[in-house]
Amino acid sequence: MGSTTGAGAGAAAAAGTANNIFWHECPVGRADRQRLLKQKGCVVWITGLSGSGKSTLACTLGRELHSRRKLAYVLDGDNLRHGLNKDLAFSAQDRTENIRRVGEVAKLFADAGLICIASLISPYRRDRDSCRALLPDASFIEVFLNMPLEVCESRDPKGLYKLARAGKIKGFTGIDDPYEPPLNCEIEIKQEEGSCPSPSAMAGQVVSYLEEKGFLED
Ligand SMILES: Nc1ncnc2c1ncn2[C@@H]1O[C@H](COP(=O)(O)OS(=O)(=O)O)[C@@H](OP(=O)(O)O)[C@H]1O
Ligand SMILES: Nc1ncnc2c1ncn2[C@@H]1O[C@H](COP(=O)(O)OP(=O)(O)O)[C@@H](O)[C@H]1O
Repeated sequence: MGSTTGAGAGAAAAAGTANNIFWHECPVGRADRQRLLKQKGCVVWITGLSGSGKSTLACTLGRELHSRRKLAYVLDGDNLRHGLNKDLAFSAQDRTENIRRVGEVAKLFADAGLICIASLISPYRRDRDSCRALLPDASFIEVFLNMPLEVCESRDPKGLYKLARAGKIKGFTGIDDPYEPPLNCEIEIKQEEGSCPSPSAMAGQVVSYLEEKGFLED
């Protein structure tokens, strides 16, 4: 069994199958990169049903941070399934592996000093909690886009709910596959008096949190 030290090494040692691997520490660390960027690396993890507005929030937030000269990067579930995760479908096992991989990538981005915005349905609480456990010092910020299924289904921009209702897609989240809402999220975005906040209001809610917690300064 190889010995490991340093950030993230414990998880690799616990989960890995390879022997004789060693953690190599580099002289420039997370704190140095954060000072350079004048921000703190973190993961903003947006979870919610298909059509709840995850990608819209991710992009609006990314643009807002960019306009404030903060370095952010969006990891969108749909997009990653075109590359890194193209071998995965939507079984419970594949979704778990999808979230695990994105959690690991998000952790690297945060370690690089970036504000990493991950937007995935991520329907299982345990998988999201595993990602949270990868990140240090409260730097995993879970954002629950709590839109009712009826709202998401009425939007249906890709026509997927229609196909799911017609039985042409099996195992569609919210229809015949589960979604487990967070119990301990940092931010919840929901309807106020029957209407959804605008994209910029949703992003504003997240920016206020990041400001308040000091992520937008070094
Ligand atoms: N069966 C099933 N269930 C849910 N979603 C489905 C399914 N099949 C395809 N799609 C499309 O895949 C997008 C979700 O990908 P994710 O990687 O975010 O899903 S997951 O986190 O692994 O559950 C999702 O994108 P969003 O609508 O942006 O959420 C859908 O476009
Ligand atoms: N805050 C909002 N108010 C009104 N419509 C929205 C809002 N956010 C997203 N939408 C619309 O809802 C649909 C689904 O949004 P999207 O961001 O693609 O959701 P998801 O990524 O969760 O599937 C899109 O047509 C989008 O324009």
